[in-house]
Amino acid sequence: MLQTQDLTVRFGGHVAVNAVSCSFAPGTLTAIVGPNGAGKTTFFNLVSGQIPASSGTVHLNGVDLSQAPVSARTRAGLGRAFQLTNLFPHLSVLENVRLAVQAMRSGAHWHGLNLWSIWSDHRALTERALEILHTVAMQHQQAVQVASLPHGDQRKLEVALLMALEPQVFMFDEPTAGMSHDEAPVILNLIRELKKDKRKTILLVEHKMDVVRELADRIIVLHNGTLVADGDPATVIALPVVQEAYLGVAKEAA
Ligand SMILES: Nc1ncnc2c1ncn2[C@@H]1O[C@H](COP(=O)(O)OP(=O)(O)OP(=O)(O)O)[C@@H](O)[C@H]1O
Repeated sequence: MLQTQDLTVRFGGHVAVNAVSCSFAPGTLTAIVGPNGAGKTTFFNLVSGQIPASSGTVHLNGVDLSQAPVSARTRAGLGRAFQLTNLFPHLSVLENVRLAVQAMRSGAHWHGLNLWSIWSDHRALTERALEILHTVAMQHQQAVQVASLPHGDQRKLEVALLMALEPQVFMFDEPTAGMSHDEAPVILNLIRELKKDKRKTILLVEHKMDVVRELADRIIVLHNGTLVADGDPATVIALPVVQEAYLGVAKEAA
């Protein structure tokens, strides 16, 4: 269970996230919605540790991560997909995923100079990386240099890297932003697949209400940094604050 308690951040005099207390249970996909500037990305930044909170706490499974750096939060099980910033463009697709698998497993054991172990570890890393590439249907692109992949495939690879970290909590911030009409469904399918694993908690910041409606088990609404609504999708979407913020999108999606 991921829990935030009175999570707050101020930038100068501006309170971007204001005392947000919320719990996110495994087996649930929660969409975080709200108008531009509502504090959605900042809330993600506070949970993942990208920026320090002014006050409030973040706990995962009862462990206080409030003061922990990003790396410790990632190891604890908080996984955030970044828009392309985590990719090594000059390495191949397989090398990128293998590095993520290796990062996840590093520190787990130490073999000294046992060359057999190093070799068999390398093989195990490659096998795991290929397994993940298979899940995202990119195994045929394993040798391709990341820089030459189409944008949609780079975004898919981002999800693959996140999967390699085997997080308990998956955080997606507008995962289909900038994607073409053909590319977006691929990412949404991956999220649909992840949802089937009831041990996972998924947080999704998404502007497209048709996507939210389809994927979310629960919606929370941020407005001026404050949590103003929390509930099942049908109830929350019907609220005036959501209708106002998304009227255009909602009409389009209807
Ligand atoms: N590092 C920062 N320094 C100062 N102000 C910031 C910083 N990061 C965010 N803000 C401000 O905090 C508020 C919340 O921004 P945030 O990006 O979290 O909103 P959002 O809901 O994700 O918006 P969008 O839907 O447009 O992505 C905005 O007013 C923004 O200008």
